[in-house]
Amino acid sequence: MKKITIAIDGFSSCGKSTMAKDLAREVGYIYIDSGAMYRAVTLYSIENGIFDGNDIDTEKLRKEIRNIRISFRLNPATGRPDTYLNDVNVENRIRTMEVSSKVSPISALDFVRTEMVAQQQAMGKEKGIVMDGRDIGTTVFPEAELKIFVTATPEIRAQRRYDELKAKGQEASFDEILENVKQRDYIDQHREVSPLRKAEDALLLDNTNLTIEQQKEWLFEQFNKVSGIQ
Ligand SMILES: Nc1ncnc2c1ncn2[C@@H]1O[C@H](COP(=O)(O)OP(=O)(O)OP(=O)(O)O)[C@@H](O)[C@H]1O
Ligand SMILES: Nc1ccn([C@@H]2O[C@H](COP(=O)(O)O)[C@@H](O)[C@H]2O)c(=O)n1
Repeated sequence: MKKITIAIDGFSSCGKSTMAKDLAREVGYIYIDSGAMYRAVTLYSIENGIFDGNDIDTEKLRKEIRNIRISFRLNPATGRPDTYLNDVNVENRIRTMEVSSKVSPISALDFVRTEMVAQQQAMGKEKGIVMDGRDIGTTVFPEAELKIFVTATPEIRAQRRYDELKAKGQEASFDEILENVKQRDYIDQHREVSPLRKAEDALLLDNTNLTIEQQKEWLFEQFNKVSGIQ
């Protein structure tokens, strides 16, 4: 069967990567978490004195962006890809609240997006890829055969993230997570370059009242419909 490109976009913490990873694994496609790439650039900016939370040294970041190499390597223990920044595994460090609270201003910079989009398009040039993010169906792969836009209420998304952090034994505040989710959604939707929005030809999935299993089943149905006619 001919391989296709699958774009899964939507709001923060709504389950995009959970769905995307499951589908990619079962159909033997590459999975790319594009948010991890923006998180890695943010971590680099924090650790290299480019972003202190208030001001971004855009000139320094502009000079260094071409030297920020992001890659993914399968972690045999989890069966999932880990994120590498200049060959160092940063998977855990990019998931902290510090990075979550600083990532949206970094990802709003036009030259950061130009570089990330170029890297993402190179990763998907052979098709057979599931990529999740905010602008995959609108900017990265506007020709994707299957586009999904996922949403859920901010409260349920914050609750899911809170439960996840608690299960990992990490300190978490529901209110802080809810605030972060809302703030990121706002910045992501209102930035000038590639704002978060549903592509006209994307299918809308509100998973507020769906279980992980139910949303997985729904996504598989959509995949089977589209890949069957390619
Ligand atoms: N339908 C669901 N019901 C309950 N929990 C869910 C559901 N879908 C995903 N989750 C859980 O919600 C949390 C967030 O999911 P996930 O990381 O897939 O979201 P995301 O949209 O990729 O987030 P981000 O925007 O931060 O990358 C995870 O703990 C995941 O297991
Ligand atoms: N295609 C994308 C993906 C992500 N972003 C920005 O990165 C942040 C973190 O993404 P997560 O998927 O890990 O939540 C997100 O809030 C966006 O600011 C993006 O701009 N484009």
